Amino acid sequence: MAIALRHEENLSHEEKLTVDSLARLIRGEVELIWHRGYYPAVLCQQALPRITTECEAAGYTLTDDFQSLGTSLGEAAENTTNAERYLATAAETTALIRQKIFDGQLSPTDLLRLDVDELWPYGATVARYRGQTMLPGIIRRWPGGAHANPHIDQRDIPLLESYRLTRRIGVNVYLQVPEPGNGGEIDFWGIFSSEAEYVSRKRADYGLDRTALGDPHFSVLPGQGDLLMFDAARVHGVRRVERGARVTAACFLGVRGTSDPLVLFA
Ligand SMILES: O=C(O)CCC(=O)C(=O)O
Ligand SMILES: [Fe+2]
Repeated sequence: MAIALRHEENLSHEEKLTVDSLARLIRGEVELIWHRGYYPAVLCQQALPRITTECEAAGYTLTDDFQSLGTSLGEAAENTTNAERYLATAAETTALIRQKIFDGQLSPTDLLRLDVDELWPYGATVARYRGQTMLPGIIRRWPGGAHANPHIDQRDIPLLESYRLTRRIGVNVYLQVPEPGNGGEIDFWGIFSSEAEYVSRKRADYGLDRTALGDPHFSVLPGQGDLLMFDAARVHGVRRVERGARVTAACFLGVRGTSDPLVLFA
């Protein structure tokens, strides 16, 4: 069955992460922040071989569609075993990313966390669940042939319940992207105003059927080092990588009230 979501011709976007653009994204006044060259290309290049090695060794259980370094909150939301693994492995994933992958250089999600803590008037901190630190950042890799189904990232899940989030902002820093014309774009469709309706449309594995959504409303092929931030209630998916590979460092910003600290998690 076709899924009708309100179609906007162009998503409004800001080109730099600043006090103002962050506040506008948080308030829902702008759709995207697309900040080119946020993370230095030379640091992306240094990390890539180590990411490939670690991703090939890691087991990701939610899907074979792409690889992931660390158990994500999306995976944790599937069942209680995953949720326990998520909390139990967060610290070791962070140490792996910080020490082994970025080798003492500031990782993209650590840099982002410092920036948003300083830019948002009420600060930003890693999310906690019953006193346990959640994962502040994750690395994902799409080898040739990989994609991600269109989906939203839900706020209404047990691990986030105590925060009563009003918005969940997706954050990605692109460490590697395919050459133009070889896929790997992030495609956007409309916003789901009800998570319950989204859940009723979900596939058995994860996300939605691309064919039920029709053509994307908007699509972005980021460059190496680019930062992209968007409301994760907007349906988004990764177009199949035809050639080359795609690597991201990702996290989310959880928004509560307009004068509360942000929480970060992945
Ligand atoms: O890798 C991307 O471009 C988007 C990944 C994603 O689904 C997200 O950040 O929520
Ligand atoms: Fe997502």
